[in-house]
Amino acid sequence: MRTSIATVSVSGTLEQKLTAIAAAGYDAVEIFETDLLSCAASPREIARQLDDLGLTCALYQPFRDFEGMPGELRQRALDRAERKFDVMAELGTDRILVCSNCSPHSLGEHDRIVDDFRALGERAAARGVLVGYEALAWGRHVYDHRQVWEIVKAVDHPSIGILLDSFHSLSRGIPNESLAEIDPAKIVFVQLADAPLLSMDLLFWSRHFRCMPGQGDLPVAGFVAELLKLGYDGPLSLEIFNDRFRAGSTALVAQDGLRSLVAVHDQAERLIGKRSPLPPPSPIGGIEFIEFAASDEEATRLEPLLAGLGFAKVGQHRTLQVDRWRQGAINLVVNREQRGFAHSYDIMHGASICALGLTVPNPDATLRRARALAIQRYDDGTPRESAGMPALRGVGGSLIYLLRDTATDRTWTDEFRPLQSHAEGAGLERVDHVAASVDIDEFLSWQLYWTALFDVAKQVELDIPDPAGLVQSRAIEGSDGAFRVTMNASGGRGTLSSRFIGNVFGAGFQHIAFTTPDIFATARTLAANGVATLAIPGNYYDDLVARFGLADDLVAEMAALNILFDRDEAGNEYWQLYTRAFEKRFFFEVIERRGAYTGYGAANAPIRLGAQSQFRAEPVA
Ligand SMILES: O=C(O)c1ccc(O)c(O)c1
Ligand SMILES: [Mg+2]
Repeated sequence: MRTSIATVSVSGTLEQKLTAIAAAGYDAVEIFETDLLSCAASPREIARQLDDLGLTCALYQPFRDFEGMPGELRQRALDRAERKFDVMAELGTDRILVCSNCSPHSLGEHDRIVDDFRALGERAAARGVLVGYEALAWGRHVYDHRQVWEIVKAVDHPSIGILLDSFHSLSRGIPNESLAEIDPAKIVFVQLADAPLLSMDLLFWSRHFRCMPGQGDLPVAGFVAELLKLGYDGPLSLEIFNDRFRAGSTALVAQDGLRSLVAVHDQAERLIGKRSPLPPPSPIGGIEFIEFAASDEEATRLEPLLAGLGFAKVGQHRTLQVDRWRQGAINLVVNREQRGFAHSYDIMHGASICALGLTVPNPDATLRRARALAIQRYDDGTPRESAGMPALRGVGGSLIYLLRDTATDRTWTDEFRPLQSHAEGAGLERVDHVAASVDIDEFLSWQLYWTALFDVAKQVELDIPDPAGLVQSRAIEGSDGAFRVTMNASGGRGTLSSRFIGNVFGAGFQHIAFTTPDIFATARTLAANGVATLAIPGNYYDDLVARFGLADDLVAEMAALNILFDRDEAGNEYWQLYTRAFEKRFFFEVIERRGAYTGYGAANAPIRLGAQSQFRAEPVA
């Protein structure tokens, strides 16, 4: 696959854009006209820069309002094209994008449009230029790639072909199968963009909400699959108009773009049954352990909380200052080493969740996929690596250890000396999910990280009101529910998720939810152990009675134990409670799912955020 990206997709000056695009590893760029016009360098100088960076210019774009112009506007459009061809010669590209006309002056008559393109084709041929005609979804007369294909066939000129852009086709719901009609030799260029499903004017949707393939809801992989089936082997180029990308980190967006291209191409190959050189997205068997970085003093304060939650210290690492706490199938690892990764993490962030241990069928294959996606491996030569537990960089610089799903028992016994310890337990059985808070500018980036590397799917995005602003929340889940993570981000500076990022100097995992088969028994044990739970207002319980018709005495007990409740349409139930946060950092949730409840109690999230905001250092501004 040849990879390309339009300069409009990333932030910065043209020079900064090109540098970041080259560093990310693309083969080519589309030079977007505004970037050229607003740049002090001449087209020749830009061509030299591209050459120095090892990039080619695959396309110059856009050329607007060309076809179907009446009267002398027609001649003027053809003359304008000549000027663009001059620029292209200096830039060193032979391809130009002509997007369908949006001018109210334009005529929609088929024969006129065909004539115009024949005239343009003659001029293009004389200059060695290939013209790609693109249907803008909001074009005045031409707005569908099927119309463009009919026109291109009728024009029948070697210099005039079709340019496909997944956004324009998919935003209008045009079936991917329609691409099968197109002669691949006539495809001048292919642009890819995804977008979240939103109901709005097509132009506004396109100019502000496009995102990388896989970050939105459109069937971009199916689009690419049809093109591969046709035998298209030209570049795949990202053309992403996105407000956040325009303001975000040039390097991050460029890297994400390449990751999305690798992932969508791989997905498309799988869709058509082609052998992909990449290992498939790795299923996650589960969260085998969650690791905390802590200093000795922090660990001294954290341990009573873990014990209060019913965990027992069952193992001590044979060579490191690392303890294993266990309850049910849950393993918590407390790392007090004075060197190495966890220690650095603790210095930077304070006591935190610094790593997850995930079980996968084949860690080596997962590593190979990660490498292809430019997901960084972490290797500091500690015994963990040598114990066959490779690590990848994850959210906020934390680590993901990869464990072979059949070898977890041996890993524990090999690495940890068992401790005689007894704890009654609080009935906690497994990790239900972990929740991360990330910067709003990296919200899409982390979603792509999970979905590109692992066999997991995004759930619908939710807006959750915090007293200090809306929080966007998206769950990412394996198909069997064995792995669930939620990503949370907020533009409001005072929301819980933003405060977390400020308090701990960066994104990270903010809470862990455990399951119990009996939340009342667990809640009573926690209370007896002196674990402080998050107090829920009485108004909430009055409303519960009204909403769900729960019995008064049941609700009274729930109120005494700070238990929250939700029930879905099918009658499945979700019972939950929260601990107070450990030193304003992370907190724990206890969940009982009854029946096939698949959500996370979204209706209760604002209640929880409201309750937690009482403990903020400063009032809501
Ligand atoms: O929004 C636009 O005007 C625009 C311009 C060029 C493109 O290739 C495109 O897809 C959209
Ligand atoms: Mg386009």
